[in-house]
Amino acid sequence: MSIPHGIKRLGVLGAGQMGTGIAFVSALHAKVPVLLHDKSAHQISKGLSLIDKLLAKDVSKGRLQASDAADARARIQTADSVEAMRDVDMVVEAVSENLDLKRAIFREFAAKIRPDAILATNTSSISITKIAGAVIPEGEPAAGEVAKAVSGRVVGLHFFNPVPVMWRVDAMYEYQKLVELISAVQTSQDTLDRSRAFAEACGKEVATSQDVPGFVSNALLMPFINEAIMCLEKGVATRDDIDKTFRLGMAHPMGPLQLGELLIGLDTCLSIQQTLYKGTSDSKYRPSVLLERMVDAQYLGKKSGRGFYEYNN
Ligand SMILES: NC(=O)c1ccc[n+]([C@@H]2O[C@H](COP(=O)([O-])OP(=O)(O)OC[C@H]3O[C@@H](n4cnc5c(N)ncnc54)[C@H](O)[C@@H]3O)[C@@H](O)[C@H]2O)c1
Repeated sequence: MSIPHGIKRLGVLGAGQMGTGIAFVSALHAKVPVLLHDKSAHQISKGLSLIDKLLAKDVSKGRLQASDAADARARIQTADSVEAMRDVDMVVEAVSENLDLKRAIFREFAAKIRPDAILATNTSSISITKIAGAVIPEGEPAAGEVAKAVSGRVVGLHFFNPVPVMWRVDAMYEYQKLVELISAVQTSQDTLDRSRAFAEACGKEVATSQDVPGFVSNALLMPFINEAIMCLEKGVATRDDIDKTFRLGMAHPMGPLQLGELLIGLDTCLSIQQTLYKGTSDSKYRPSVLLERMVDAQYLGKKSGRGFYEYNN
């Protein structure tokens, strides 16, 4: 049985695809006031206008009362620094998929956010244990009480994109309703129980994974997308035929190339694949050269307007 999450205020760091979605479901479904921070003012205004659009669409389709939409929107405020989020009960980090960046951010969280707050990361592949190790103050023994208290608050709470959508296509297929819950070696049971309860309050279902590179979801998915890009690179099949094969032959709602660039972003795909490769030292995970070149060119997919496909809007 889940315990109450006890989150009265939430901080979200990163207003990209994921952070915006997490702020949305937290304010709308969990009814929790949210402080959203990003280093880029442009990303914040893009995120807020997406939230406005999604709420207006739900109201126009009759899925949401206008007053509930207005209440949810009023719960989302912006913060101009991590410092401004110091009183939250939980913070969810959703910045770019980079270990050094995440470790630096978690050190800042541990120093600036109230000492009983849960420190969650939305990472797709990076070790939660490595991130938790970063919050231990210098000179403190890792097995000591101070280290145990602070690193016990770190957890992996992996939402899926697009977070606001809870599609039910038919009785068999239910998409995007998942949150993957990952425990670091150091995570406390209380942090895990409250994080699970919070994800459920956001309208999600929880699956747990061990802290392995990519967790269950991306240890399986990302090699598949990477292999699809290798097939394209080698000329085994065209872009359209690769995607068509999985849509029409394997009952996938979209092909692997579409999935990688429409819902994830090729930069994130590359970072995850690199984490699998480095984390296992297994050559079967080497990233496709074409994937690297697409990221070099900043052809990241929908979020940058071009990937293997073009996006006019
Ligand atoms: N895209 C997906 O399908 C998906 C799914 C699950 C998890 N994730 C994970 O979520 C995280 C974010 O992914 P995304 O797709 O939202 O990326 P994104 O590129 O859309 O957004 C990242 C945001 O982080 C901000 N940022 C970077 N450094 C920052 C800093 N120091 N302080 C404040 N803001 C900073 C950027 O300005 C940007 O707005 C990554 O760890 C990713 O692996 C992504």
